[in-house]
Amino acid sequence: MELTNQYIQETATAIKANLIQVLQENTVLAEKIDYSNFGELIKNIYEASAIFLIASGRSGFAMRSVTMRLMHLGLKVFFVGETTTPAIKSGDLLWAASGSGTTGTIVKAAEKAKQVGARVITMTTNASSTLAEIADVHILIPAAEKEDHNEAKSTQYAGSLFEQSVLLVGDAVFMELWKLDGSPAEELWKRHANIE
Ligand SMILES: O=P(O)(O)OC[C@H]1O[C@](O)(CO)[C@@H](O)[C@@H]1O
Repeated sequence: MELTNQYIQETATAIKANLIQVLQENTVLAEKIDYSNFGELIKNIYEASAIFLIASGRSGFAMRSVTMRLMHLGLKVFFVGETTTPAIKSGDLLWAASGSGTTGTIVKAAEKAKQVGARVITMTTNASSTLAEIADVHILIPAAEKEDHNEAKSTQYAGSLFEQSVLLVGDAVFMELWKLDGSPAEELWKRHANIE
């Protein structure tokens, strides 16, 4: 496709419209999420000896961001797959996100966590997926799964809406945990990496 001067001039409007579409899809999704199990998520985070987060691909980038925020709160937290992440054990929590709920590494991680007696909380788009069924607690995020091309759910490519929601839900959970913690932002910031 040739990029005409007219197209270049109209691009700003098009990108703005796309961004508004992305934000609207997230607003619609926010009304549809099953919030009933968030109390359990907070309780399990509070009670866990250590918290392990896992997700793959773009969902993984979002979960890494959530891991950082839990670190800012002073929690003992690890992202699964980093070379320094230790063994999960009884009394720990695995918090897993997978749009499809079938990604092999995440299902295996959840099985391992259950096997050692850790708690498992999952976020998926499908309550009957393998991952949702392994979970002690499942949070349904009814976004489009990456191979679901139903435009009524999302006009964005693949699992983008789910991947965005992982970050947004994670930030919403962090805000609640921070409120409970009560420390000022300056205190949390002292924990932020001073070599980066
Ligand atoms: O969220 P799922 O279904 O576990 O998929 C994991 C990831 O796989 C990808 O399709 C490719 O990395 C990402 O878009 C997605 O976040």
